[in-house]
Parts: sequence; structure tokens; C-alpha cells
Amino acid sequence: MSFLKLRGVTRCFGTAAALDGVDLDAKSGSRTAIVGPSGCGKTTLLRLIAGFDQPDAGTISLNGKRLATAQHSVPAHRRGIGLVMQDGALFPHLSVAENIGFGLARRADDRNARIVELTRLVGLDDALLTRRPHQLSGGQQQRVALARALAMKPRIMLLDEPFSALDTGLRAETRKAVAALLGDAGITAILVTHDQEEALSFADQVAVMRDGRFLQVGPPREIYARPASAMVATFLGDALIVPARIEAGLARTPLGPIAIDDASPRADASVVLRPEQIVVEPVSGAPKSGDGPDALVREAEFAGAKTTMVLEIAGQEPSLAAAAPFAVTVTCFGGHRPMPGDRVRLRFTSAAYVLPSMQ
Ligand SMILES: Nc1ncnc2c1ncn2[C@@H]1O[C@H](COP(=O)(O)OP(=O)(O)OP(=O)(O)O)[C@@H](O)[C@H]1O
Repeated sequence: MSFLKLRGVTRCFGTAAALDGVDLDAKSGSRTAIVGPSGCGKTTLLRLIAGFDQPDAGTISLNGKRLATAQHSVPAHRRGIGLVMQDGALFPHLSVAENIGFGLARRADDRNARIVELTRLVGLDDALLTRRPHQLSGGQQQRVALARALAMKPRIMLLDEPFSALDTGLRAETRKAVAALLGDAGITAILVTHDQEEALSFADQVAVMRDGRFLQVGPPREIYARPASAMVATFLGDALIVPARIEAGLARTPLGPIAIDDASPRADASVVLRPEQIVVEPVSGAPKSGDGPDALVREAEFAGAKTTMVLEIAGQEPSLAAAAPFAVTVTCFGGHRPMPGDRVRLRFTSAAYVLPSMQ
């Protein structure tokens, strides 16, 4: 059963709808990531769930009880919802211990023991308890913010880009630690992020948002492999999207015929290939069966494990409305690191996915 349930949640500022009829179901103990471009409504949604703002229409329910409608709103402090923000929002004049214990009863006998317990729970050393927030690293500050939120024993933890100020290594490490901790405590988490990798690795449910609506909601593997539209495909990672005519179980494309997932014949379609399905090799000898087209490397941006290239390919399917020569941007991983001017051959290692929608 759904623990957190949103139905038709709408919030307008002036005439513009920041949220436009959002539905969401999150099971108890699950982790949902909301991902989308800047200004699409992610923070507005978290603020409504937290109780800092009220919907103009729709309902927000938690465990079968209504938290908010346009007419009624349970105050934020009665919702049992924790919130961790991008910058941690720690109180700068308080020590780490005072920050963590902020919401705990001052006179409680076990206050200090609970602060130490929470400190250890988030992987911090007790020695940091006397420090002020500015004497901590960004990652340590985020863990203190998390401990402070956990102290209130929330039923739901809302995380608004909590890792974005951290550098890459620390970010991945903190994210993993937080996911494990929330999982162990059985706390339902809603994470807002710009970062698709973060969304896919953190969550068991990803919601892709645009212009105040969810374009697609689903498990990370499903939504990555079977995006509902080109926008979802490109938002969740690098994608090569090519126009296609689907016939006889194959996609006829400007890159030549490409094997596809099962799909019915269609004159006007698009297929998606992810970088891990594309091998870029030096041209050697005649093409073998199953090889893709040869191409000229126009641009190549080397970024360590991956190289992103603009390739020029002699259009192979003149009936498709794609300019010949056809230019594609391809990201590939692997040992071959082509340079501009090189000739390369493409090979697709698994079937492409036919997008259900042309948008
Ligand atoms: N208090 C407000 N008054 C007027 N407009 C607002 C208000 N809060 C948000 N908006 C508008 O609502 C839309 C959604 O904003 P929101 O902050 O939810 O987006 P976001 O997806 O969190 O963006 P970002 O990723 O940049 O933080 C934006 O167009 C924003 O300008």
C-alpha cells in the first residue's frame, strides 16, 4: 500500500502552474528520486509535502491520513517529516552536539546518549561534537544535518539536493551512506536532484519532472532502458536517438538497419541507443555481418572513461527525413579513443529501444 500518496497536486504562482496535477505513490521504506531541469517544480513539491506551503488543488496523504488539500493543511511540525537541504542549513552559532540535539527535549536524561548515538549512526566521530559547523567539511556538515533530522524520528525524510555541494568522491560516498542508513531505519525518502546518476543509483523509484508534471515514474532500470520519450531518455543519461522506420522487426535508420526490441511496424519512429550499447572501433577491412556504419570523426571530447564524438555518417536511408551526411553525437566507453579526422566503424552490441512517443 502506498504510504505517501499525492493526487492531482497543483500549485500556481500568479497564472503559472509550478505543479500541475502531480500524482505520486511512495511505499513505506522506499526511496523516490525526483529529477528534472531547473525550475520544473521539484522544490515546490517538497515544500508542499513538508507543509511549508499548501496546494491550490489535489490531496497529499500519509499513511491513509490527509495532510493537505486546498482547504486544510496539517502544520509542518505535526507531520513527522524530516528535511535536509542543499547546504545543510546548520545553525552556525551552535556546536555540532547542539545542532544534532536541537529538537530533543532539553531535560531528557538520555539526551547526550542520543546525540552520541545519532553522531555514530551517520558515521561521524564523537570528537567533532564540540566543533562549530564552519570547522567541518561539507560532507561532515551534511551528515550533521541528517543526524539532526533523524533525531526527530521522522516517518519520511525529504532530501533537497543534499549532496550537490560535495565533490565527486565524497558525494558518492555520502549518498551511499545516507541510502544505507535510511534503508536500515525503514524511513521513506524523497530525494530531489539535478543529477541523473544520483537519482538512478539512490532510488528504487525515479520520477522525471518537467514543467510541473511527471513525464514518467518507474524503477530506475526500467525508466533508463524504456524511456517514455526522447526527453526522458536524454534526461537520464547520454542517448543516441535516431529517426527510424520500423519494418520486418528491424529499424531502418540513417545509420543502416538496427536490431530492435519487439515493436510493431511504424513509418515514423525514433530508436534509442545508450553509450554502453555502442562500440566505436578503428576501420579495418570490409564490414562484418552485424557491423554498423563507418563514420568520420568531426569532433572528439575526451573525458577519461568516456569520449564524446560528433560523427559524420553517409546517410543510409534516403527515405528518412535526415540530412545526408548524417551527423550524430555518440558517447562511448572503452580503449579506442578516436581523434578528429579518424575514420571509425560503429557496432551496436544489443537491440535499440523504440520510443513509444515522438516527443
Ligand atoms: N514563491 C514563489 N513565487 C513565485 N514563483 C515561484 C515561487 N516558488 C517557485 N516559483 C516558480 O515555480 C517554478 C518551480 O520552482 P521550483 O523552485 O519548485 O523549481 P525547481 O525544480 O526546484 O528548480 P531548481 O532545480 O532550480 O531548484 C519556477 O518557475 C519558479 O520560478
